[in-house]
Amino acid sequence: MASTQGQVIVCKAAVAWEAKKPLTIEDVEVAPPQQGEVRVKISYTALCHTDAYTLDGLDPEGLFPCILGHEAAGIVESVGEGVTEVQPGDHVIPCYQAECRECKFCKSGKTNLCGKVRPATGVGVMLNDLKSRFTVKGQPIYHFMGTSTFSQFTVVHAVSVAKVSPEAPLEKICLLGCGIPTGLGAVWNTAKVEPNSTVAIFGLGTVGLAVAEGAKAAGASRIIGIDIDDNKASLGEKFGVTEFINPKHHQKPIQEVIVGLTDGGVDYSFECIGNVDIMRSALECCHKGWGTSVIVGVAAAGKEISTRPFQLVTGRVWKGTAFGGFKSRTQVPQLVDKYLKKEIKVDEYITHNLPLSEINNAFDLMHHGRSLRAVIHMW
Ligand SMILES: NC(=O)C1=CN([C@@H]2O[C@H](COP(=O)(O)OP(=O)(O)OC[C@H]3O[C@@H](n4cnc5c(N)ncnc54)[C@H](OP(=O)(O)O)[C@@H]3O)[C@@H](O)[C@H]2O)C=CC1
Ligand SMILES: N[C@@H](CCC(=O)N[C@@H](CSC=O)C(=O)NCC(=O)O)C(=O)O
Ligand SMILES: [Zn+2]
Ligand SMILES: [Zn+2]
Repeated sequence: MASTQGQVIVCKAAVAWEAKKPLTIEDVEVAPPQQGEVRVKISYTALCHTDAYTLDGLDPEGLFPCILGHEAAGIVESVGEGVTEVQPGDHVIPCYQAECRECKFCKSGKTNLCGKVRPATGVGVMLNDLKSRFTVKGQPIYHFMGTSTFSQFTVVHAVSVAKVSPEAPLEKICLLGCGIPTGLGAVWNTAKVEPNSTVAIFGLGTVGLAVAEGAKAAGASRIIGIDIDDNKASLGEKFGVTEFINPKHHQKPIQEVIVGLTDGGVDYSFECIGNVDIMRSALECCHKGWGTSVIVGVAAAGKEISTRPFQLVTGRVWKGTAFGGFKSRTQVPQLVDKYLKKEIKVDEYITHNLPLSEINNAFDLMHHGRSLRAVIHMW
């Protein structure tokens, strides 16, 4: 096939022109990668709740028109000047959480957050010239989360791309771009759940189920899943949930129910919904003296959390996690290898496979609670 290196590529992408409106499939011009950038042919992308949250106009950083998508896998088409980390033909997973290994954050040893490209990705552009690489009929279209994987080709920063084993099926490992690592890492890296701990998980979507999987692997003795959909009871069991509670079937606040069932509260809780009232419940269902609650869900613009400070004075700990605390470029390839060795689930989270032309149906499935992950086949 003729090389496209250095040329503008015209391809199909799902464009979000404005909040709360369906995406439309457009012919998008994708400029060549500049210094420190990589152009990736996206093979498969999944939808994460965060894409829906931004499309619904709930993200304070949301900019329109944009190309959403951040949970994907593909193959490097070309690289810009100075890029040595990857080369054309490499199999990669774009990583919305970068890892430059040079900035204050990367060198701190205390966080997986990276400061290198975040100021640019937060405003929908590339760091090199603070411009977008996408246009539709000459009109610039914003990037999203530094990934924009709802396009057949995308341009990402080299620090935001993980090279992975070519043995791994791209249509499965696209899920390792966000939801599964977030849940596993929330348990293993952020909370550091110990064997025999008790765990409560609020929201049994992909992220919550991955928390259950991680908690089971960590040796938790009780894993309580809480969801408003009774169908999540049997589904949760497959991922490690040992007890299921539907708050709709209880009169008392859910934290009181959990405290009553666990001799004073759980050792660890995880909020995997993005609802600030549930974040409070998740904190308050933790055991006095040591219980730790991890906020995973992303709350809408303007929302704030609250509790009585006494909850913290008496030893409960409130934390949050981004991408499960995983260092993306270093650890995503390790997660892919774990999948290949059957040490973590991935296939089990895929409930739907759809062509790009049906991407709006994938959003509908998510909104109606009928899917875990829908994988979009880009070609
Ligand atoms: N911090 C991070 O790095 C990341 C955060 N996220 C965030 O994590 C959250 C979960 O993502 P994802 O798993 O993709 O989302 P899903 O929508 O698949 O899962 C959320 C689950 O919570 C359930 N739910 C909704 N309201 C309640 C409630 N009041 N009580 C109990 N359960 C409830 C939903 O049920 P139903 O479907 O019936 O509504 C659904 O099963 C989102 O906020 C997402 O933005 C995602 C990835 C990374
Ligand atoms: N843009 C929002 C916050 C969105 C957010 O919290 N994103 C998560 C990842 S969600 C993935 O599906 C995250 O890791 N944030 C850290 C980051 O550096 O973006 C807002 O402004 O509130
Ligand atoms: Zn996500
Ligand atoms: Zn960095």
